[in-house]
Amino acid sequence: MYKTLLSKTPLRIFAAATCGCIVYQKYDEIKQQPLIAAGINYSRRFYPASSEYPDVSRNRNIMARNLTKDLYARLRDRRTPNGFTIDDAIQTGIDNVGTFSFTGAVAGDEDSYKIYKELFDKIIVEKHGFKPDDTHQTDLDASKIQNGQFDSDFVLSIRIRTIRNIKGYCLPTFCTRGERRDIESIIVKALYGLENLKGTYYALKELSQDEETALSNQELMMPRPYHPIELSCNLGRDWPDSRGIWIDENRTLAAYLNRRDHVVLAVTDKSCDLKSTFTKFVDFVGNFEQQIRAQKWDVMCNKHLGYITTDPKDLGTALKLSVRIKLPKLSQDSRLSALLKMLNLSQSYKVLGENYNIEESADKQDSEHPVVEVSSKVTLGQSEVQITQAFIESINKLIEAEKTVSNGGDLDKFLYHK
Ligand SMILES: Nc1ncnc2c1ncn2[C@@H]1O[C@H](COP(=O)(O)OP(=O)(O)OP(=O)(O)O)[C@@H](O)[C@H]1O
Repeated sequence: MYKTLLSKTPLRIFAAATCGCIVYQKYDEIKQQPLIAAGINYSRRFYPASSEYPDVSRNRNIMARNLTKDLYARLRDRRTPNGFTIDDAIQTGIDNVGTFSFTGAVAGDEDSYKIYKELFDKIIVEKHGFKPDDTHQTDLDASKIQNGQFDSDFVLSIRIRTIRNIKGYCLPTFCTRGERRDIESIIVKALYGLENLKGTYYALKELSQDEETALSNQELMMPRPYHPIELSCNLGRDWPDSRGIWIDENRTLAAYLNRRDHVVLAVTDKSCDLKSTFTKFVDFVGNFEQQIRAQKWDVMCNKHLGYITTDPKDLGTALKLSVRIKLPKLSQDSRLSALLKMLNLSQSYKVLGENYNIEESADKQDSEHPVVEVSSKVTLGQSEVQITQAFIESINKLIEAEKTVSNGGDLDKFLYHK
């Protein structure tokens, strides 16, 4: 018996292994054709799209609500010229259930929005109400802004930020270390070349503990990505390599490098004059873009989607306006969220608490009156000027509502009769 076994087992094993290999090889050869044709030498087991379809049945985010097996199958074997896949794009929305308004997908490069248009268009329609054949307008003419002066009894400070990405490079979700270092040097050179503006660049990896504490105390520090939503799309890789903050000598203008996008440009002003803050913002952004073009680079932008950003939530203008505003009554009212929604403002407001204090504007403060940080919501389909003008009107209405409630008036009447 032993003799028989010894003589046959190796033969059987050999035969089974050979057949298995042939079967497996044939399966592989057939299934890998599209990849080989695309110049990708892929030696891993390759499964059909139906086997790789993610389980997003319990996820609430926009990507998850729009992804179907057929759509996934159509996009699964595509690659952008840089090699970014649909699986790379949607991983964050698979790993994170998210809220109803969380986009659940990111771009890895400018081409992502073209190659995976079928999915991104659905996300963009749901997030922005912006259709695939709509066009986006850019308008940064600050002279068009009207009535930008807020009531100084309420508004303590204004922040305006936008995003710019350098054309030809992958976005932070997908760039290599070398690309990220190149991007840093292009942007830092542009910032040091700004006309009539002087500032300092702080590379995060070179920051001392004291400098980090000082920047945090001045609310200028760039936090390390820590949220699972950020980590699932690779934003924490190599941190803090090539990350840094540029701040102008007046501590009003700042640029944040290589976090979610190549650069975030922000103006933070302890003022209640939005027109003047918007003017500073426009000058800063225009000056920056000029310096990028002077190096023969350009920013990612097109007629359909405006400025290209990693997260589709920021597309278009990538603009976010926010004010810190005293709302003693409304901040304690559960209807504030509904009011913000009605005013087309972001519902994720931040109550900074009764002891909130900004140096220099302490004279305007009343420690019994909590300060709320309220921001704009629209980025795409309206120009920067239109968004800013609408924001002014919304903040003025918010102030009016606060006054109404403080004087014993009814917020419901305000809410339901605009
Ligand atoms: N009006 C304001 N005055 C002073 N600081 C502000 C004001 N608005 C926002 N900030 C602060 O600026 C910082 C960045 O703001 P935020 O968290 O909104 O991030 P963002 O990068 O602009 O946007 P997001 O991460 O939501 O896409 C936060 O510390 C916030 O508290």
